[in-house]
Amino acid sequence: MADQLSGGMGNLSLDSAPPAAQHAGQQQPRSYIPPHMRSKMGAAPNGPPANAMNGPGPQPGPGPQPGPGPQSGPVPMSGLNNSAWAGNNNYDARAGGGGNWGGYDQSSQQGLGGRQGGGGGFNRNAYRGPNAGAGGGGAVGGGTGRGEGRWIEGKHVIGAADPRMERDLFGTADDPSKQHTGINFEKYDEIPVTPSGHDVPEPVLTFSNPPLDLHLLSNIELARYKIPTPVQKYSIPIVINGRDLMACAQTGSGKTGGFLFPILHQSFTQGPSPVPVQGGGGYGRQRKAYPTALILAPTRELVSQIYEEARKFAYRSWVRPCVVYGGADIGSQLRQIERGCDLLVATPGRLVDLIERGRISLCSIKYLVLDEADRMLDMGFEPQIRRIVQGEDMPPTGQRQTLMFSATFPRDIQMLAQDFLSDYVFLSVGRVGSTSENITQKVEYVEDIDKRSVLLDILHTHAGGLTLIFVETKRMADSLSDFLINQNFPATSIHGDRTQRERERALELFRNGKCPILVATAVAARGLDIPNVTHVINYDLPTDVDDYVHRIGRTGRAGNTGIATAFFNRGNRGIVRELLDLLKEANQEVPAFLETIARESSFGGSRGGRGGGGRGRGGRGGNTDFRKYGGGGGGGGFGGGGFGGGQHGSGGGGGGYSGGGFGGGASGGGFGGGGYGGGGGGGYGGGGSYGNPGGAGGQSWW
Ligand SMILES: Nc1ncnc2c1ncn2[C@@H]1O[C@H](COP(=O)(O)OP(=O)(O)OP(=O)(O)O)[C@@H](O)[C@H]1O
Repeated sequence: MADQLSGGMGNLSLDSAPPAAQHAGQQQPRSYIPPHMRSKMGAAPNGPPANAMNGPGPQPGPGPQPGPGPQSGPVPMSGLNNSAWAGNNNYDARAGGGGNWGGYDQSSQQGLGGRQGGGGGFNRNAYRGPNAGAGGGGAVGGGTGRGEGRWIEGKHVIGAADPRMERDLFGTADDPSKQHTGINFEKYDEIPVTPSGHDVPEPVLTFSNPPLDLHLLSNIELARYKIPTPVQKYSIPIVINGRDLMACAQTGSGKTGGFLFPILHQSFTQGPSPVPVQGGGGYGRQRKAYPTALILAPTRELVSQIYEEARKFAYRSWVRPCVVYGGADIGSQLRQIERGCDLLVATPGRLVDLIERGRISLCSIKYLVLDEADRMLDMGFEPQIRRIVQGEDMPPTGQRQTLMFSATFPRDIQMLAQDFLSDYVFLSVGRVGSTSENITQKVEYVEDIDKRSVLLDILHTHAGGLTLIFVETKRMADSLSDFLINQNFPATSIHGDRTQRERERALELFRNGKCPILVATAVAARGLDIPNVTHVINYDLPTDVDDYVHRIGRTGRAGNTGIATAFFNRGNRGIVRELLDLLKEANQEVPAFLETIARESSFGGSRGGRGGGGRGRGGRGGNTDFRKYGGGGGGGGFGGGGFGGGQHGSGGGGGGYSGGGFGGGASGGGFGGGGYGGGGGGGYGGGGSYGNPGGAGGQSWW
């Protein structure tokens, strides 16, 4: 089965865009190799990495500063010259064929290193299964690439340092391609943390030994992290103590470390899981991989990012991180898996594909992470998640640890999540679904017809940094980026109909500042950690306020500040009440028109859609663990209308969600009578198009 996220790949033919407006990412002077694939694509064993072959060498380049880079001839630059973008000389979105991205310098990208050290190239016999013992080499780093350790006879043998890999992974102290903590980083500590569940372990206050493994601490130090963020302070002891976890913390507040640190700590101290005997023993080439940790996330870009983070913190250890996602060559992913796959980061569709091919077994999984868990359990992904977690050979709850992370956790999803968790701690950092006060939120009243001109005004007065513009549809992403390019703004776009290569290229050009305006659908809404995104514009507001929370969270990360501007008009009144609550909660200015429209809506003007009352799906009920409040009733939301109809196409004739729904008592949860998912036709999901990149064979909307 192809990865769901690859749905629509290639649909964006060049004919569908006006010739003058071909997207930045579509023009590829050189073939782009994602950072994590580069080392594996080295030309020859013992040879230099692929990207060192044509250039001056593998040193990280000058980074994302707009440099003077080669220009490809004069083009009218009115948009640029009249605006604060004028200094961005590297941009030349439309110059003729080949080589247009002159200044683009692959060597400035991250992650050159990979595992090329030592042996280099692909070695069919290199995969040392967890039982391989000392057979492969013995001494530190022996027999493996530098930067890789081993687990030998019950001991963690740390690999030799690899300065080049180290620089690629961790950057230099002032490296602009890496996220640096901002002035408000310490303020995270002021956010109230509410853990619930029995016997919650005390938080750790520092990165120290004990409890953390010394080698992990040395990698954390290389990453220049000084103190744990609140979610990390709690998640570390919770996971180390063997508990399951559902953690809700604001965007950009370090949830990735929140699951990687304790998992890697445990792995470094306990070693790999044993591999079943029929699994091939572990000597020589092993075609089937038995990862110990599985991290699932919704988009290709996000899994790539998590993988890069995992590489940092697993540096020189025995743990081999791996990444698989759709839309990319499966052959190279298979080869990567053969080289070792202890911590697997995956999108669900590609993982299912690899399981079906018999190349991955989940029987050794000790840790299952759902990042962006509410998304992963939303109607689009849920069937695949169920298949992976319950329909294959993964150990059941109680025999594995399950960790769920997100900035938003609607109550219905919390209830659904019960199926995958056992005796878990619920952790809320701030209110569930709240936004960071590091983001200054502005809402402007803009009619649809005026949006383009207001956008141009904003871009003309923009003062540096990267601007991310969200729209609702792929078509709109294309047409708006075409429009901006025609106005000579350095824009590109990312959405589900662009090929993976185009998506990666667009993101890279945005990241390195060569295309500092990115028009995106919701595919870029979650998880992406791009330094220096100073402005997020919701050109089209989403219909779900949780989506708004994730989108604006692309700025104001790691204690940095940012601005989020939303274009609002009466067409958005479906989320007016929730938006209002959100702004007030985050101490933001509330424009008078929003109050007025909210009042109008409460007199029956709402368009229906999701859940009518309450917040999001069934009301989020504040900073809450739903177990405290029981199911049903209470917080408004479920029942009475709920999901039916709505523009996301959920539910069919059967009348949507609710329908007897969640009843369950305070601790039991449970889904009551009819309700959820209801096979035959009613209820939630039912092949509708919401959210699922592909759904049950459908097309994604993002
Ligand atoms: N303890 C720490 N000290 C300094 N920086 C940190 C720390 N933990 C994480 N960061 C940095 O903060 C940034 C945001 O972290 P991360 O991407 O994990 O956020 P998140 O909570 O998962 O966000 P989202 O909800 O958008 O997925 C990253 O650049 C990361 O390197």
